[in-house]
Amino acid sequence: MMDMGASSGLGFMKMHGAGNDFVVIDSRGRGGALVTAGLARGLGDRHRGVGFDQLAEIRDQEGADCALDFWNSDGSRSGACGNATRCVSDYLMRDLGRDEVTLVTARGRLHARRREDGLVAVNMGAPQLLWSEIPLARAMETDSLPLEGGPSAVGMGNPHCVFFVDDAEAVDLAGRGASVETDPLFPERTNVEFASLIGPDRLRLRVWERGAGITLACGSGACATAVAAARRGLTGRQVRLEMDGGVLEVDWRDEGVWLSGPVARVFEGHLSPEMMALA
Ligand SMILES: N[C@H](CCC[C@H](N)C(=O)O)C(=O)O
Repeated sequence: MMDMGASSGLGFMKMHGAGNDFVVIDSRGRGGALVTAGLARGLGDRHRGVGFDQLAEIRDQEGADCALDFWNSDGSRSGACGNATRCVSDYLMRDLGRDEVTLVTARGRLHARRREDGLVAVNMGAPQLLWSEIPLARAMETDSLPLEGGPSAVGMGNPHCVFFVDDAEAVDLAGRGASVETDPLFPERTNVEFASLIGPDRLRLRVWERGAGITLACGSGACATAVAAARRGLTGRQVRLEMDGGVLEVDWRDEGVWLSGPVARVFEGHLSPEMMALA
C-alpha cells in the first residue's frame, strides 16, 4: 500500500495509461474526500503544480473495493475516466493481491481485471446514445470541417462528440476541439474525438478533452468512438484505437464496453503544506 506519510504531507502517486496522465490520491481511511476544485486546479498546473490530465481520488466504499472520483485539470469534475480507472485498478489489485476489483464511480459499479497479457481491462458499462447523428450534424456543420455524415454523441458516464474524418492528422484539434467542447448544444460541455479508419477494426483517434485539452489518450473517448464506429458499420465491435500515446483496445459486448490497455506507475510524492492550503 502507498505510504501516505501523514507527518510529511499528503501522499500521491503519478500514473499514466498510454500517456493519459493522472495524479492518484488514496483517501481511504481518512473519513472522506479531501480533494477540492482548488486543490485539483493547483495540482493540475504543469508549471506550478504536479500536472495531470485527471486527478483520481480513491475513497472507502462499502460493498466494493473502493469509490473513485475524477477531476479535470481545470478543477471541473468528470463522471468517468477509463484510463484512470484502469490505473487505480492496477494499484488496488497489487495492494490487495488479487487480479480483479470492483470500483464505484459516479456512473455505477465497474469491474476491472488483469488480462493474461498483463493489460488492465475495465468494463465501462453500457453506452448511452445521446442524439441521432443527423440533427447534430446539421447543427454543427461548418465550412472548416467536412462532417462526412455528421458526428455521433455518445455517453460513457461522460459526454463525447465523435467525428469521423478522412484524415484525423489533418484536423486542427485545438481549434475545433475547443469550439465543439463549448458549443451550446452541450450544456455540460463535451469531450471531442476525431477518428479515421486505418484498417479493418483499426482507428486512428485524436482527442480534445473537456476540462483538460489535448491528451495523448482517452479511455472513455476510445469506448465512445468504437461504439459510434460499430453503429455506423465502419468496424466490428472489437476495435484497436491508435492514439498519440499508445494503443487502446475496445470490445463492445452485451454486458458493457470493455476497455483494455497498458498502465504505468511513475513516482510517488508528498504534497507540501502550501499545496494543501489550496484544498
Ligand atoms: N481521460 C479520461 C476521460 C476524461 C474525461 C474528462 N475530460 C471529462 O470531463 O469527461 C478517460 O480515459 O476516459
